Amino acid sequence: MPTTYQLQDLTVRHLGAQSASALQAINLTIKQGEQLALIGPSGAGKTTLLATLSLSHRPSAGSFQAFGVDPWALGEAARHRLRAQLFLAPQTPPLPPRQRVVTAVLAARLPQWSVWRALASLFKPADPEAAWQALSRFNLGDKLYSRVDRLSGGERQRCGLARLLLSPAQALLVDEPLSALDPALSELTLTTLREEAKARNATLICSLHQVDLALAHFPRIVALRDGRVEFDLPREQVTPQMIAALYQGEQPAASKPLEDDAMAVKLGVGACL
Ligand SMILES: Nc1ncnc2c1ncn2[C@@H]1O[C@H](COP(=O)(O)OP(=O)(O)OP(=O)(O)O)[C@@H](O)[C@H]1O
Repeated sequence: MPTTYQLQDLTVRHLGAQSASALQAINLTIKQGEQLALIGPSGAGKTTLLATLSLSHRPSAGSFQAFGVDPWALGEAARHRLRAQLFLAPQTPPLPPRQRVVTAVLAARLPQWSVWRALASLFKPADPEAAWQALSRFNLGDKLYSRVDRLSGGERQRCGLARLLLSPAQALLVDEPLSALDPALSELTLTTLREEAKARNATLICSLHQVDLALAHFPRIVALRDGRVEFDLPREQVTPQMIAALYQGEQPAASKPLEDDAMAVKLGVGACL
């Protein structure tokens, strides 16, 4: 199976950051078609890792390959072409406020279109049926012609994910897609993302704060803490103790550490850590 990402001793610093590196000595090999969840407490480095994988951040040290090449050794034009293979869905999608949903979703196809087709689509959407189908998979088909700035937070999030469905990317990078969604929509969203990745044999990497959903949906769990990989395991090998240690010190002061049984129940019934 070809490799989508190969990271060796990867270190990433944010420009101007006073504190330690956001990611330190990360080693990861991710094969094409793999589906994995990134978990870890706030500030662990999940967003930084996804941004690095989408070529938005340049690593400070270590080795980084995407689809078998070092993107940062390529020229600007070649790196731009490589970016078309990657799609990062940020937690808050940057959608132009006055745009219609249909136009915002179809923008995912811009890299494939000529300048003239792209301009024409601003005035008359080129393929509204495709946009509607993508939105419908996230229960949002009725918002096709709504203005983006009239959407709720959760609707905006799903609009950003509908964009992902229309992009031709082979690596789908999704940052906390459930932060504004209710439990039923969270299930639908993860199921849709996984089905889409499977159908096109794309690699799916999704950061999640909902540990129970991460374990229920993803076969591989990569846990980050303080910018380092705490563990990288098949979900069957992730224990309640590992989860408790990962989030130790992150829970409200009043809550006591969970006993094993209580943690197992908590993970089983769908609560969030
Ligand atoms: N633009 C930035 N400039 C400087 N430091 C940053 C920047 N963005 C993030 N950081 C720092 O990098 C570290 C990792 O942040 P990151 O956003 O990747 O964590 P995260 O795991 O995604 O957190 P969360 O779950 O809260 O979204 C944190 O210490 C954070 O303060």
